Amino acid sequence: MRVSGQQRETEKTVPHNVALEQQILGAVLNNNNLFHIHCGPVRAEHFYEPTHGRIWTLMAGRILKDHIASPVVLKGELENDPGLKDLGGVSYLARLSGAAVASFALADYVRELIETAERRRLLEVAEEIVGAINSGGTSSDAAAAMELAAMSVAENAPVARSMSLLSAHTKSITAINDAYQNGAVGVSSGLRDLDELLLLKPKRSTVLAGATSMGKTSLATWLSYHAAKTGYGVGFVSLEMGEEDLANRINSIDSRVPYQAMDRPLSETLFRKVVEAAKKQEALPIEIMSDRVRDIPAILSETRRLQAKWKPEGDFKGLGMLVIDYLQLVRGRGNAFEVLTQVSRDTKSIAKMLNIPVVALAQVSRDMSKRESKVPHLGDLRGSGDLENDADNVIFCHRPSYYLERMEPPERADDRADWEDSISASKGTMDIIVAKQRMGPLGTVRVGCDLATNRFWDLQTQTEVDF
Ligand SMILES: Nc1ncnc2c1ncn2[C@@H]1O[C@H](COP(=O)(O)OP(=O)(O)OP(=O)(O)O)[C@@H](O)[C@H]1O
Repeated sequence: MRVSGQQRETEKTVPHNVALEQQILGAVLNNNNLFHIHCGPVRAEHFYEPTHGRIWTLMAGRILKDHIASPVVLKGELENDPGLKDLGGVSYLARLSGAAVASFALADYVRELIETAERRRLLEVAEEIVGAINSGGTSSDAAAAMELAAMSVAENAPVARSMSLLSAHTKSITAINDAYQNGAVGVSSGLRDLDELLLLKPKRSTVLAGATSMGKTSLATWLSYHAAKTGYGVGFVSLEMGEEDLANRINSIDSRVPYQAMDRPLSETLFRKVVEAAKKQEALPIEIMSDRVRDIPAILSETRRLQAKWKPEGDFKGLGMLVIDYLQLVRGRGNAFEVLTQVSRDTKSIAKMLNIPVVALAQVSRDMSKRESKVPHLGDLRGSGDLENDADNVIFCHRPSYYLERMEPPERADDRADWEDSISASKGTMDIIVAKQRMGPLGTVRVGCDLATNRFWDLQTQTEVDF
């Protein structure tokens, strides 16, 4: 294969080590146990050669399911891989096996693989920043991009960063003492049962997921409103709706005028209610980020600006939450999967850097609507980057009544009566399913809701929060 001068130049400057990749792949192909012992932090994107990344994904997938991953087994699955054909076809797998590094050296090789990949990524970010600056990007967005890259390099560093047990205890006791002095540390949802299960805590990222029309934006609007009412500033990245639409949604919580009605001419009485609610909400500390804030560096720099602007004072606690509606609409580089992978990691970094909870909305796959049980679970996030792994918490919104109302009414009278009972029992309710919580229990809480006005309440007491 002929390589152009320019290509050779690029190959020289981009950090990579194909031979090292071959040796790692070969070692694991020969002894799958080495995967568990030394390769925990390795991901497909750490490989420079894309075919190596695909081989790794396939191998890791099989080993994690306790299946064998040998050249013979992988042969069938990779037969038609065009990249492998360029490398010489399936016999390349046997060559990898022959190139295996000795097992005692594998840990060092893995460290070098990740280090090289991180250097490559930093270089890409740096090039992007130069490009963005040259095409008129703001200096604060560029600085935010550099900061994010630096943070994620530190986090992914293959060298273990350790802390003595004494320091860890000191940190933890300070946090427990803070919670004792100032009440539970975290933003309340205003829903007692949900608060008992999960509080939105600083440094934690929460993915709020659900199928379309389940009420994700409604719940996020309610959480933002409640946080603002209880003394926290909220940054809201609204990538799906314009500022006015989101303002209408927030307005309807107080005015009780359905936000969808605000698109049409209102009666004088309703108009008055909307104006009164707008006045009442004038001082609510919620900032809706403009539609120029579409990528992670811009989100970080804008959120930083809010944190600097909102100084805690008296009952006001400063910036208390960032909401991103929704993750799949955040821009980034690469294909949709790569963008989401990076965005979910960066979302977690923002929560840690700014010491705030981040609530990020996410759509779950459409395939879910085809299966019989519509109750969402973590598996529904697969294929959405690494959302399931990166997020500290995953919450699903689910409304059984939505599906019951849309199904064919049963023919038998008994079944029909049961169906009608189920609809009336679940009407006006939402199940909030805590499917992952890094530091707490899992469970489902059923709450009352009026999606037309974005209001939520505890079903036990049937009372709405009174501010
Ligand atoms: N006036 C109303 N009466 C009844 N239901 C309403 C009313 N207004 C909105 N809804 C319902 O609220 C749901 C939409 O809520 P929301 O936009 O929060 O959902 P979502 O999960 O964010 O959806 P998407 O993924 O499509 O953005 C829809 O099912 C809609 O039918």
